[in-house]
Amino acid sequence: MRQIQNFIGGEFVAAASGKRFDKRSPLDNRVIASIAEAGQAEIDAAVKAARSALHGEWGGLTTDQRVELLYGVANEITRRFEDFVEAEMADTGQPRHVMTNVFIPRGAANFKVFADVVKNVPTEAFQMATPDGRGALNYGIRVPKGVIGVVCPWNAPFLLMTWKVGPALACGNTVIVKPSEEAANTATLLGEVMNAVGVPKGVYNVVNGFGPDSAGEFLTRHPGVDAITFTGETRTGTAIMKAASEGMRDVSFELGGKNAGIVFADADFDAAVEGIFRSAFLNSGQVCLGTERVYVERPIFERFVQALKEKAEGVKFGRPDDHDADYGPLISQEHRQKVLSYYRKAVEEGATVVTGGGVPQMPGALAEGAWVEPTIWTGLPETASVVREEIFGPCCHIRPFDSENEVVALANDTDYGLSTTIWTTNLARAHRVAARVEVGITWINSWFLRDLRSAFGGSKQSGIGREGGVHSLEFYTETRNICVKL
Ligand SMILES: NC(=O)c1ccc[n+]([C@@H]2O[C@H](COP(=O)([O-])OP(=O)(O)OC[C@H]3O[C@@H](n4cnc5c(N)ncnc54)[C@H](O)[C@@H]3O)[C@@H](O)[C@H]2O)c1
Ligand SMILES: O=C/C=C/C=C(\O)C(=O)O
Repeated sequence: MRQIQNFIGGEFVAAASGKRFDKRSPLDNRVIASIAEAGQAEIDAAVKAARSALHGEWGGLTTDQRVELLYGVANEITRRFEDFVEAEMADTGQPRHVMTNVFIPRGAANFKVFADVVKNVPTEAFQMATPDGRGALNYGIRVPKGVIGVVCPWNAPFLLMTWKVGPALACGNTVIVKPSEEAANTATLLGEVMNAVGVPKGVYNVVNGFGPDSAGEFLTRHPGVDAITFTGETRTGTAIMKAASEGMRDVSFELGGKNAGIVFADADFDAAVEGIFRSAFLNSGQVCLGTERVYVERPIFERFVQALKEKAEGVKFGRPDDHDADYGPLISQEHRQKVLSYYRKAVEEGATVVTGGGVPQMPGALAEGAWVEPTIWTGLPETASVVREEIFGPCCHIRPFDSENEVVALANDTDYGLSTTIWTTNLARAHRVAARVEVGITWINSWFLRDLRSAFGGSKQSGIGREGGVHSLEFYTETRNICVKL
């Protein structure tokens, strides 16, 4: 069984308290790792190591030297690609192709894109007139914000953690990462990579544990943490924002969603079915950008529901390495209970269950895993729980619409505002509708295509701030203005 430690000041360490907790496999609920639970003492040590690195070798590096190290990290991740794939599959139970094609390649990319940004982004300068006619020059310099607390979720652990660590380090900060209690593997591996590449000790730290009254809360409440970046549920964001307010720390939040998929009758039908299928069921529906509400223009509604049903019923459940498996379990028994509670609630509220709604029969030890069927509902009002609340599982509700204005109103009728996917061959209408849907990111005739230079983040209850390309600089640096009298 894997023993996972904390990573502080370049060393793998247990918790002074001796506390540890188990990680169970999503596939069969077996205990697969024992993880050291960081306490206040470990958080204090991590903050001390991170602060020391800021004022030590790391803080003295030039941008070019930092960039070179980050490219080294990206190259070492690529060299150890299989190790990261295996580690993430162990934590999540997701098929190998999801890891190799979607999630793990983003690890190296998330370091490279921000190394390039900080190497090339200019800062501002203004020439101003003065009464004596000699003028003055104002110029800005960017400085790192300091020690950044990074709190991560379990659904795309490595992608989402490096999406924060990449820009944080590129901007000269140091980080203390608190991975999800369900997915500590790849954050630990990254510690090995940091040491192998020669990133100074204390730049990258990992403290494992839970949220309330554990490492997550100790980290976000620590006065030595200068800013907090978090990805997770909206209600957790509320708790972290309260913690951050003590000491007035800045926050960057990527939160929950209840995303709409919109399919017009003139869409490329097969492409729309494939796109909505991927957006609803990839990673067993555990993708924040995924679709849980589908709106289909009435002329193709019945045909679309039938086509999506057939694809959902065609998935092959299995272990990550089963060659014909393309579909994994949910992350844990606890999360499975949450998703199954919504499956029950949908029926109680009068849904038509087009397909799924239960638990697949799995052979042998897999019968103990966190498996649920991909599920499609129709016939519910917009007030139904499964239409309003984030489920974060392989399920979606489909309803017909009759006009552009109606579907825009339906898509916007939610407290969330993360993403939307729109399918139509009328591109004037696509751009018109995309501009009206109140979300941070909209895909047209596509889904989950990511240009890492673009602004990424949620509106309303889906987040605070934007990350990606130069947008990340606003959170991970502070700009100082210097005025020179000429
Ligand atoms: N917007 C995005 O880009 C994005 C991306 C991925 C996931 N998500 C969201 O994340 C959620 C699923 O992930 P999850 O279940 O791990 O989320 P979660 O909020 O339950 O946990 C996320 C992290 O926060 C920690 N945590 C929990 N309570 C805390 C507290 N009081 N103080 C400090 N830390 C605390 C957890 O230990 C974990 O590491 C979904 O809502 C999904 O929509 C959003
Ligand atoms: O489950 C959510 C996935 C989020 C993806 C990103 O944050 C990204 O692509 O940068």
